[in-house]
Amino acid sequence: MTKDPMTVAVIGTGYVGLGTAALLAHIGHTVTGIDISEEKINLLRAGQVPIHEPGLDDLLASVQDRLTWTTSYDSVHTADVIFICVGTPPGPDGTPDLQYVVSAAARIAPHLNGHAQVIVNKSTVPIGTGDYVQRLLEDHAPGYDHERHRVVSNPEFLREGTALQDSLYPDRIVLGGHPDALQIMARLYAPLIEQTFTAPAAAPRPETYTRPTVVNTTLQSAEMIKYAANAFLALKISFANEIAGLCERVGADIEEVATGIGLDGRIGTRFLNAGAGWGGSCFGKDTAGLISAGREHGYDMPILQAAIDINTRQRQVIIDKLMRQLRTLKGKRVTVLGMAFKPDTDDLRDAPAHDLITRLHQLGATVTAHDPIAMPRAAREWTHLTYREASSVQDALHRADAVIIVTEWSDYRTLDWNAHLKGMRGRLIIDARNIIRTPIDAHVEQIGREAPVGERRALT
Ligand SMILES: NC(=O)c1ccc[n+]([C@@H]2O[C@H](COP(=O)([O-])OP(=O)(O)OC[C@H]3O[C@@H](n4cnc5c(N)ncnc54)[C@H](O)[C@@H]3O)[C@@H](O)[C@H]2O)c1
Ligand SMILES: O=c1ccn([C@@H]2O[C@H](COP(=O)(O)OP(=O)(O)O[C@H]3O[C@H](CO)[C@@H](O)[C@H](O)[C@H]3O)[C@@H](O)[C@H]2O)c(=O)[nH]1
Repeated sequence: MTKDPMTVAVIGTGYVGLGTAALLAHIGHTVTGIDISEEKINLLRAGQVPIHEPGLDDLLASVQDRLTWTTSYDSVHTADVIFICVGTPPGPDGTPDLQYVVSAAARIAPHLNGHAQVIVNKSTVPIGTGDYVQRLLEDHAPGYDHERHRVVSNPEFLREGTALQDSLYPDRIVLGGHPDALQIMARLYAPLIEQTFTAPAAAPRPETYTRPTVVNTTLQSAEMIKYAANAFLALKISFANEIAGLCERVGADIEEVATGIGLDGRIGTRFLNAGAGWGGSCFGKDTAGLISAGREHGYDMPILQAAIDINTRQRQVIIDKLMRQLRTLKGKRVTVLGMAFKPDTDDLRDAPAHDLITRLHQLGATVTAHDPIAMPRAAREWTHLTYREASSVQDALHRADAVIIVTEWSDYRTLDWNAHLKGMRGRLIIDARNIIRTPIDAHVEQIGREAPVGERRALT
């Protein structure tokens, strides 16, 4: 718990804003969460969390005395620190759309007053946006004083599905801006930096964890660190997928190869899982954002473009495997297991399943899909797709000719395949996340490796 409680406003209550509000309230600050969506604010006021993020509901409930939810910006007036956590979706050419950041800045401006207030950009924004927000505040705030109202970049590195662990026990905290403002941020984050808070039941402190490294830098470098980190991670996955394709052709196993290279400390074993390719709201958006920033400066970024191209091809790799076995998809019943872009989230943004359902339908297949959590959301957001939502895994597999495992939910890892296979019409499984570990009575195709086989069975 902090010895120096501050008043904080968090603007935007999506994945990042909610995580930030929960973290700051947990370490002892008083937080107001602000959103333009009345629906979200009403849910939060009623004690409900609008997104699926493991442990977040418990953490928010445990700090409700220090949390207020509102659609009004009035509380910005008394806030010491104001976090901007609004969306920055990609425009048609990949350039991030800053309209939500601009409107948040315009609405913050009238509430700035004589006391020192730090405005923190936590949204992922193009390099130079911190300066832009500073200028917007300067132009729109009657009470603006450049000595007292400083913009800081504090990029967020949480992953959906493990947001609490990532926020409470980060590898690093990146802070860019004027040294005076960074001092205020150091006070705000003191319990996090020193790890003096009590670990919540929803997110225990990992045994080996000590404390984060604080990186104090300029606005521009902090903004660039966020993009470069995501681009590098996306690149790492695309690299694994590219090597996986060659593994299949030469008889090597991508998992053994990934372990073998990753044990070199310079490479690291994490984020080398070959599969259906990356999705989600960040990697596609941020690689495209970086390329568009390069374009603005007449600077090509061929490695990043290749990472995107490999990721696009990876979706087709799955379709190709299916086509090789079934020859045609016309009239075939294909089941997609997993719709969220990764397990433990309901987020459907840029989900591989979206592209696969689209393509399967185009090729004439009748598509059934299942997801343990994301189906209700898909029913609202994927109305442009043609597929049937299954009521259970059993229902999803019933009379299917083939199954594609797209998201590695634990429900699918622990599935009793031999029991479920009985209801299928065919016996083809494209395990695009390499989760099947024991031989089953079906023809299984994995990515970059031979699937475990018992007795080979002819496809019917
Ligand atoms: N989702 C992630 O895992 C993640 C991780 C790191 C960084 N980021 C970055 O953080 C930012 C937010 O991402 P997200 O996934 O939380 O977005 P989100 O779409 O889940 O949430 C954004 C919220 O901002 C609200 N909003 C928009 N304009 C507003 C305004 N003027 N005032 C108040 N509220 C407003 C929206 O209603 C929405 O609730 C993006 O820049 C993203 O790239 C996301
Ligand atoms: O070895 C791997 C690891 C991940 N993925 C895929 O990559 C995507 C992204 O996964 P992950 O990075 O775990 O989730 P995100 O919530 O998108 O988090 C990324 O994007 C966030 C938003 O910027 C950052 O904050 C995080 O640090 C960064 O990991 C998902 O489709 C995964 O299935 C793989 O295919 N192979």
